[in-house]
Amino acid sequence: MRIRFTKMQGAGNDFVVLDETRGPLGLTPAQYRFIADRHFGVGADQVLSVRPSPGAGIDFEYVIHNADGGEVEQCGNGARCFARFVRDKGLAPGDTLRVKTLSGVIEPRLNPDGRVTVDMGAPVFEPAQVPFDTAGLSSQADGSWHKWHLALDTHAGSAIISVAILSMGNPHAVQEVADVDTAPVHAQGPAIECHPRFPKRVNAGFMQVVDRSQVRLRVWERGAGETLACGTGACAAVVAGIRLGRLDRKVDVHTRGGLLTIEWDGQGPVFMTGPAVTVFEGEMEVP
Ligand SMILES: N[C@@H](CCC[C@H](N)C(=O)O)C(=O)O
Repeated sequence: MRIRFTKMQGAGNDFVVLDETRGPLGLTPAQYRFIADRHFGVGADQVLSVRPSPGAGIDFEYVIHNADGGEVEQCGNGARCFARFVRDKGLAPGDTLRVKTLSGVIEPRLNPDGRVTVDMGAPVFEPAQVPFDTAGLSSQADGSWHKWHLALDTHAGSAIISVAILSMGNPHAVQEVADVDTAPVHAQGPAIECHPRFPKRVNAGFMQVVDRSQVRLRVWERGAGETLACGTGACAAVVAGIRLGRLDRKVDVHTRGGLLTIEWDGQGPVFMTGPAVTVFEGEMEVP
């Protein structure tokens, strides 16, 4: 099958975007994996599909596949690229959108400076909804919240880590580290991602608090490995930092691929602002 695609990136988290507004391409998980492959395909952390409105009051449906071919609920950096894509292709008339994802409706808005702000919805803390199995697990109170103690077996040995667990539509485990440059992202990331306490696996964040309005962040993403930035990971880290009493309500998140600004008032939706850039367009043969 021959398909047209657009390559995009948001803070270095990169995407292949497919226009399926005139009909589904009907790709299989193996074909998503092929497209995302950096040697045989185009290369991407996620493949994003733009589908027509599924109902009244919704502009589009946004479907997300990780590089491993699995469909997932949410992708923050992708949401900004999605908004830029539908605007640049003339598919959307205005600057604000309502977009259906697997985990609910999000609302991206194009700003005059070219960045995109997304209302990502409210975080979810109920462990069963993350989903996260807490049976018999110990936790430690911290700020107005608590962290869970997780036992990990990694190729570098075993460890007990303390993590804040929440969902931004997709599951996140966030731990605080002294220095993201030396954090054990590749040693612990795969073990956290596939920890048996997370039946749908999890995204693993490593956050260094610089001060009350700035953090540095690396994320080992479920189904993609370490990416240069993770939008939902940035939202999850800031929400965790606010609930643990370390951060103010507006925080600059410095990732390896760029800057994301996250705002949360402590109870409502989380707002994420950052870049969304088209890199190139092309056509490829997908076996
Ligand atoms: N890069 C994304 C998150 C993509 C999905 C994630 N890997 C998952 O499996 O939940 C972002 O910017 O949020």
